[in-house]
Amino acid sequence: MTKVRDSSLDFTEVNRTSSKFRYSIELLRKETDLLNGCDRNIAKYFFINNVCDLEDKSPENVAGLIKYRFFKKQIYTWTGQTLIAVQPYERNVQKKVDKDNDPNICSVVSRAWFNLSNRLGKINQCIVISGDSGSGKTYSACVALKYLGTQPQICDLEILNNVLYKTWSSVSLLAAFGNASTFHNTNSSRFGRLIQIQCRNGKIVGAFIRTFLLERSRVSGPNRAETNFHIFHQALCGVDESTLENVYLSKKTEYKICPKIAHHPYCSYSETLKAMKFLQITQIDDILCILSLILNLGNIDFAVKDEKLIIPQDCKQYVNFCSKILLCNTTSLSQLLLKRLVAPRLRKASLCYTSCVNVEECQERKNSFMRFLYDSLFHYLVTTINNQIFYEKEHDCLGILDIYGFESFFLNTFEQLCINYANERLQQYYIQDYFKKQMNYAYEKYEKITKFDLSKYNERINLLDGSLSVFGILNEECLVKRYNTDIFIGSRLSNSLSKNEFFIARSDSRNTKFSIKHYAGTVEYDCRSMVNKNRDKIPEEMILLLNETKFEFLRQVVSSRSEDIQYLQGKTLLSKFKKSLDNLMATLDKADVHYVKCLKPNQKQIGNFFDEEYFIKQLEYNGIMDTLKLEFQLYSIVIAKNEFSRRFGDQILEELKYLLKGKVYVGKDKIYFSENSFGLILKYQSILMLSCVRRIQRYWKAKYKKRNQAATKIQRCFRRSSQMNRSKLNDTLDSTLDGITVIENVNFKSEITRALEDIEIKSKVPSRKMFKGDRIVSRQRIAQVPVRCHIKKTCIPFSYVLPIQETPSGLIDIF
Ligand SMILES: Nc1ncnc2c1ncn2[C@@H]1O[C@H](COP(=O)(O)OP(=O)(O)OP(=O)(O)O)[C@@H](O)[C@H]1O
Repeated sequence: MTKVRDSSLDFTEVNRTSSKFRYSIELLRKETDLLNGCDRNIAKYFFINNVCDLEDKSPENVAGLIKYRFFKKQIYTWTGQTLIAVQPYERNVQKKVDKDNDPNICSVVSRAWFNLSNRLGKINQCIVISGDSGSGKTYSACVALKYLGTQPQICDLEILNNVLYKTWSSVSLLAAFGNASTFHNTNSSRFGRLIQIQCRNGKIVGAFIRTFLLERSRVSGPNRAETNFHIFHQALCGVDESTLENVYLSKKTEYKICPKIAHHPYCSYSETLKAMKFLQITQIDDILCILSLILNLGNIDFAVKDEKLIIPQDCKQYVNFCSKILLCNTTSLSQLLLKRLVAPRLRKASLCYTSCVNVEECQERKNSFMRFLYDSLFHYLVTTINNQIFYEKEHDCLGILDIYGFESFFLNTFEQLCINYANERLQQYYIQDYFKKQMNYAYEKYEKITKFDLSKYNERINLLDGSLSVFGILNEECLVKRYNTDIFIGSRLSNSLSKNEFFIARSDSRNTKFSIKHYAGTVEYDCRSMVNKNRDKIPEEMILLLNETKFEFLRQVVSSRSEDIQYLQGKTLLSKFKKSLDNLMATLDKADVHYVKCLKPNQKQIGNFFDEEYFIKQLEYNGIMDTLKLEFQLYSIVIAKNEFSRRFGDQILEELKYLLKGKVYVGKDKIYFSENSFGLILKYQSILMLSCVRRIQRYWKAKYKKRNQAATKIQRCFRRSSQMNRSKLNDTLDSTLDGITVIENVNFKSEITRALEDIEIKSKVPSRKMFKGDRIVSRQRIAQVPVRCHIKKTCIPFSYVLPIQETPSGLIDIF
């Protein structure tokens, strides 16, 4: 045992934990120096990069290992096959990957790609990146994408230029249009995204981006201390004044939906412009016009004068700007904002308008118009990107899912309800996935089973989207079209759901707030405007205006969504959102899922600080402690038995019995492998195949060589035959045919001797044409002389066999 003087480390622990302890003393000292301020009893964490290798798997010890690695600037750690990524709050941390199986995003991508190209497991593979807002999900997704581009064996230059570079550019373009600054993250994604990389024969052929529910309510004004989508700030800061003037904007004007902030960290308009140009989006001025339309609409207010709803004088200029952009007259735009269409489904000739009820209704109509415009623009951009990177046909896919993280703010409204619901569904999927694996193991009689509870996850989802649920009540209030106040909604929710253990009702009956105990903590929601936001209805007269506008690009943008509009009108936002998440879950069901859990080291968002208590809370609510019980028992590769014997044969497991001992589990229908053991099988198979190929090649080469040699020698003999006497020829034959006498059961020497006898006889009969060039092309049967052989440059198969039938005139060959 190694003894180290002057060290406070407990080396007995080191030796017990890891038998591989071969670290030099100097290196050990260096390691300990790195751990300033850490627990000194960390020796047990040396060499460990997988939580499952810890003897003590208590939350404290798991957090201890991750903390140890965090201070060593190793932000990634395995938990079985799940990767934990800790947000470093620093730049340039752990870029290098040392070994293949080092915990890293790249290892997860490699594993997924390996399964995809070797057709292991399900048809598709998906990397699900989850975690709280600001924990580094989008960053990890970008690392995964970039890694794919650095692998020349799966991505050639053309694909790199036409697909992957464009997909990367799309990330920064969509970040400009879909990200905003929030309390938790200055670059928070306000939409969910699934990037599907299409694969054929182990190579990338295309990609497709699916987006989920953009938080479009942000367009009509962000919450306090937050910003609107980056693109508004970028346009107002980055575009020059004269271009802005052309689209009716000005840097000096205060835009209500986009309050000025001293320093915006994501204000690089030039980056967005570059991405647009690369993605061949050339209508930059038109896009600016739509942004201007939204910004100017945001500045229009409403008031009541002489019991009539009006647009105040100081807002008239914004109406003017908007009508110029829409290429319609000011009066019809004002009418559109102040009056609503009655019986909209009737023909245009009988359109009848009535004044809105109050200022709030006008505001709501205007907001829904702005949201619709922005949402359409966002989807237009996504469609344009997809048109460029999509490979037409159906293909196996590697998906990378980056969805907005769990959020809890001071004021949480409809959007946070949707975002947290999406995270709740993903968390449920994660646990359910493990549950399914466990059930599968139980069926396969895999004995080391640990039970964990799934019911609480299902109950929470039921509270949100079940038959009697928050979504159910909010949807009902949209559909019954009765007058409802926020207080009424609040009390309805409280009365109906207070018995649910995950719902906390407010005792005050005039309160609009309620709380839900989510998997990641309790969040208090305010039901203000929830019904209106859920209704998500764009007035039909507004769609009419947009469909008929002379602003062609806008018409194009809106028409690209016309199918969606027809399908979605009348459906509430929550039901649409639920549907899109159901579709996402169905997509995940078709794939083998690889999980990356992004966690934060502290809530203060500062580097070099690890709050253990907060971290343990995250480990628990993310389900990592629950699934850890099963993770260390899991085999990463599962193949059906018949598929395995089809691909590898039945003997391979027997042949590698000693090498695979304890690393493979053969169940009833399936065989379970660890990554290493499967690698061993692949290696063995390729060596086996190579040796078989060599043997076959060797056999054929030898066979052809002998045939060629024989044929050449026979011909040589024949050419000389006319000049040689018989005895000399026999000697030559003896020497030349030595060693190649038997090929395909033909005794060449005797055959040739017989043939020569024939020729000798033949030479005595009147001569016939026997040779053409260097070969015998034909011969005619001579009476009583049996045909013994036909000889060409190469041996004629079965030429030594006599014909079964003989015609009276003998056999005639072609001359
Ligand atoms: N490993 C890392 N190294 C360096 N910077 C990182 C790393 N992970 C995250 N960051 C930075 O942290 C910030 C937040 O990360 P990111 O936007 O990826 O979080 P997110 O989980 O996607 O948040 P949201 O759910 O709000 O969209 C970004 O500025 C990102 O550059």
